[in-house]
Amino acid sequence: MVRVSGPEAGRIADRMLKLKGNAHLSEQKRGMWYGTLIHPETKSDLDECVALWMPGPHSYTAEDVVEFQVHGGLQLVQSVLSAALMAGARLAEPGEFTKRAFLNGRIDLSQAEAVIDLIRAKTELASRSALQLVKGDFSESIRRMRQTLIRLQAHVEVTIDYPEHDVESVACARVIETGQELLTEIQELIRRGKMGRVLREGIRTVILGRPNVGKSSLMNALLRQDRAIVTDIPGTTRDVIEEYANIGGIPFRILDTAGIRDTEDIVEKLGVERSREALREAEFVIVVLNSNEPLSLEDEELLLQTEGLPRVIVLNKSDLERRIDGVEPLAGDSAVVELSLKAGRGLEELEHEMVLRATAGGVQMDDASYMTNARQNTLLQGVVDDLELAVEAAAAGATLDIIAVQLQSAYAGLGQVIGEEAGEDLLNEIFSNFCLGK
Ligand SMILES: Nc1nc2c(c(=O)[nH]1)N(C=O)[C@@H](CNc1ccc(C(=O)N[C@@H](CCC(=O)O)C(=O)O)cc1)CN2
Ligand SMILES: Nc1nc2c(ncn2[C@@H]2O[C@H](COP(=O)(O)OP(=O)(O)OP(=O)(O)O)[C@@H](O)[C@H]2O)c(=O)[nH]1
Ligand SMILES: [Mg+2]
Repeated sequence: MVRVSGPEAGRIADRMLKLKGNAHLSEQKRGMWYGTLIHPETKSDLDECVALWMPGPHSYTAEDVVEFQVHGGLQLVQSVLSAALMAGARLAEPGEFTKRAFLNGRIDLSQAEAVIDLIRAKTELASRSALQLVKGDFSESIRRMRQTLIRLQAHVEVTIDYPEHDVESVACARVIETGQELLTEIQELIRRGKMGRVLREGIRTVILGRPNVGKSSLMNALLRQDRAIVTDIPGTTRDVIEEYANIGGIPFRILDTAGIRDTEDIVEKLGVERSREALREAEFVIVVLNSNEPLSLEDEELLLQTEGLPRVIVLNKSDLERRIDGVEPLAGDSAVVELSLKAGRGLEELEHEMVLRATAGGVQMDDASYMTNARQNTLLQGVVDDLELAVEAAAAGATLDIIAVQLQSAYAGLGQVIGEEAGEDLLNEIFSNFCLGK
C-alpha cells in the first residue's frame, strides 16, 4: 500500500489514477474506488488499483488521505512510489503520518507513542496492552484526573480569593480527600505500567552452564525452532545467540551462551568471556546442569554467581542415570527442574516456573496492564510527588497558596503525559523511533 496524506493528496491521486469515465478521485465521496494506476508522465499502466479516498478530517492523519493498494512486490510498489513522487508527493519521514495525526489533534501523545509499541509487540498480550493505549483508554483516565484536579484547584483558588465564601479547613479537607483518591489511581497506573518495559523489551534471560550440558538444545526447545547448532562436541556454541520466545504471553529474550570452562582455544575463550558478559546483564537465568555427572566445581561456581537473580536450575539429561547431587543446598529459593530434552520431559514445568518467577514481586501481567513508557512513568511519578506534598501541606494546615502551587504542578505533569506543550525536540525524538510509513 502506498499512502499519501496532505492537502495535495487528492490532486496527486488525480494525476496517477484513472477511474471509469475519466472521473477524478478528489471529487468523489469517501470510500473505496477501483482504477488503473498510471505513470503521470508517460501515462503507461502500472497496475490495477484499489484506492481508498479519505478526505480530512475523517482520516488517520485528519488530512486528505489516499491509499493505493496494489498487487504488491518490491518493484511494483517502488514504481507506484516513484509515480506518486513525480505527481507531487514527497517521501514521509519515519512516523510522520502518526506525528501529523498528533499535531492535527486526532490523537494525543500517549496514543501516538503506543502505535510504535503496537507495531513492535512481540506477544499477543503486548499488542492487546498497546492497543488499549492507542484507542485512548489510558488518555481517558489522564483527562478525567485532570478534570478532577482543575475543580479542586478552582475550589482552593476561590477560597484564597474570597476567604469569606468558604473556610480554609473545608478546602484543606477536600484537598486531602481528593488528593488521596488521585494518588491511589495514579499509583495503580504506575503499577500496571511497570510491565510495560517487560512487554516491550522482553525479559533478558541467559542460559548458562558448562559445555555440552544441553543449553543450545534448551534454547531450541523453548523457541520450538532449530535455531542453535547442537552437537555432542563440547564447545559447540561460540557466540551468544539471541531470540525472543513467547512463554505464557510473556516475551523472554533468550540468550544461549558458550559453555563456561577454562580453555586454550582462542575462539572459545572469547565466547566464554561473552557468556560472562551476558550474565552481568541478565534479568533472569537458567542454569543448566548435567544430571548424569556429579556436580563440578564450575557448576558450584555458577550457582554461586547467579544466586541473587531470578533463576531456574535445570537438571538436564534426566533420561540418563542420575549422578548429580548436592544441588538443593546451593539452590536457595530457586526452582530446580528435572528435564530431559531428549525424552521431551520437564519442559512444561520449566516454562511454568519461568513465568511464575519472572512475574514475581507483585508485578502482574493481565489485560489491565498498560504499556506506559519511561517518559510517562517519570511524569506520573512527578505527579505523585506533587500530590503527596499537597496532601501533606493540607494536613499540616499550610497556607492555601502553597497547596495551589503543588496542584498546578500536578496538573501540568498530567498534561505532559498526553503531550500538552510538547516541544519540537521531544516530538522528534519520539517519532524518529517509528519506521517509515507509519
Ligand atoms: N488501510 C489502512 N489500514 C489501517 C490504517 C490506515 O491508515 N490505513 N491505520 C493506520 O495506520 C490503522 C487504523 N487507524 C485509523 C484510525 C482512524 C482512521 C479514520 O479514518 N478516522 C476517522 C473516521 C472514523 C470513523 O469513521 O468513525 C476519524 O477519526 O474521523 C483511519 C485509520 C490500522 N489500519
Ligand atoms: N541424553 C540426553 N542428551 C541430551 C539431552 N539434551 C541434550 N543432549 C545432548 O547433549 C549434547 C550437547 O547438547 P548442546 O545443546 O549442544 O549442549 P550445549 O550446552 O549447548 O553445549 P556447548 O554449546 O558446547 O556449550 C548433544 O549431543 C545433545 O543431543 C538430554 O536431555 N538427554
Ligand atoms: Mg551450545
